[in-house]
Amino acid sequence: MALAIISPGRDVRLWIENFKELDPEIDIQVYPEITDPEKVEAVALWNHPKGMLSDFPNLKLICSMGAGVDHILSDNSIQKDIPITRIIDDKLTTSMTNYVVMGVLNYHRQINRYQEDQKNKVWDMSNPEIPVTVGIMGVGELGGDIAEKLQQLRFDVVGYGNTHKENMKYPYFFGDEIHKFLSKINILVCMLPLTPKTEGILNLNLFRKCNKNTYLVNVARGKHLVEEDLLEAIDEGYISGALLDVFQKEPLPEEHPFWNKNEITITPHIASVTNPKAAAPQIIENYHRIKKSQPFINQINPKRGY
Ligand SMILES: NC(=O)c1ccc[n+]([C@@H]2O[C@H](COP(=O)([O-])OP(=O)(O)OC[C@H]3O[C@@H](n4cnc5c(N)ncnc54)[C@H](O)[C@@H]3O)[C@@H](O)[C@H]2O)c1
Ligand SMILES: O=C(O)[C@H](O)COP(=O)(O)O
Repeated sequence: MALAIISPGRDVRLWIENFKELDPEIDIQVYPEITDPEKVEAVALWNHPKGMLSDFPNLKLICSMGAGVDHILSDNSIQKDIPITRIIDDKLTTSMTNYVVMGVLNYHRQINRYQEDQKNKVWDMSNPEIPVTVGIMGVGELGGDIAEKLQQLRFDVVGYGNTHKENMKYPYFFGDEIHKFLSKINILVCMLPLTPKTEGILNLNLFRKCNKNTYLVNVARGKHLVEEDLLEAIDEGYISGALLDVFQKEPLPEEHPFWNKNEITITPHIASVTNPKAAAPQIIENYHRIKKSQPFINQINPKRGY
């Protein structure tokens, strides 16, 4: 029995170290040096080469090394009955919440304006705060925590999801109520999983339903955003600017218009990077559950796509 790590281009030494600390006997095989594919019963994946899982005839478990599973489900060759798990972890959640809170505070307290003023030695005390109501699309593990922490900071929060939810601590809309949701907010945070239903959801049609000057924070996936539509929505005044951590193509190509757009702030997919020490125990626990035939933790529903 072996666990294969397939995460091309990333340094996986910390993952190996933590897996071995938790299970000193474990047989770990690391792509591309996988010597015994028939021994592999579980794989830990981050952006694996599509189609390669058919190399493992005894595969029983697929583990995402991050929160998202879109990188796995987009591989049409995977066997539909093999369980897929993902990472749910406090460190990942806190890191994401801190990033979004930073984006909201920077916008609310206009840090860009004061940086510009400082360059020009301008002392302007007028209108020091932009009033904000933050709308969060996708109030799951990450979006739910962002909402809670923003409320603790006394921000008004509105949630949007795809199912009815009871006892929400903030106004919540779902499904075709998107128009109502957008009408209440002036910061839009996308925290959705990437699925066939959410791909391209941040498009001109949606932006034109927003209040004028809505600020966008996209920390979910690049494919949620139709990038040319964002530029158009900024020109039309529906979107005042954006904080973007994820892009259609990563790394963002040098010639991309976002780099030189003053209204857009770019970070290189670092909003919340999985911490191997924090995430390894749940992968090892699931690996051991194969032998014990126990239900896996943090298993996703491939039909839903998250
Ligand atoms: N930028 C980063 O560094 C980074 C880090 C971690 C996660 N992510 C992204 O964040 C995503 C969300 O993570 P999570 O752990 O909160 O996921 P989650 O599954 O816990 O929550 C997703 C929420 O979105 C809702 N949802 C799904 N489809 C919807 C739809 N069509 N319309 C409205 N709501 C819908 C679900 O009901 C759920 O509440 C991940 O899938 C990943 O893509 C990005
Ligand atoms: O870099 C990572 O590990 C990821 O960004 C973490 O979460 P994700 O898998 O959902 O993006």
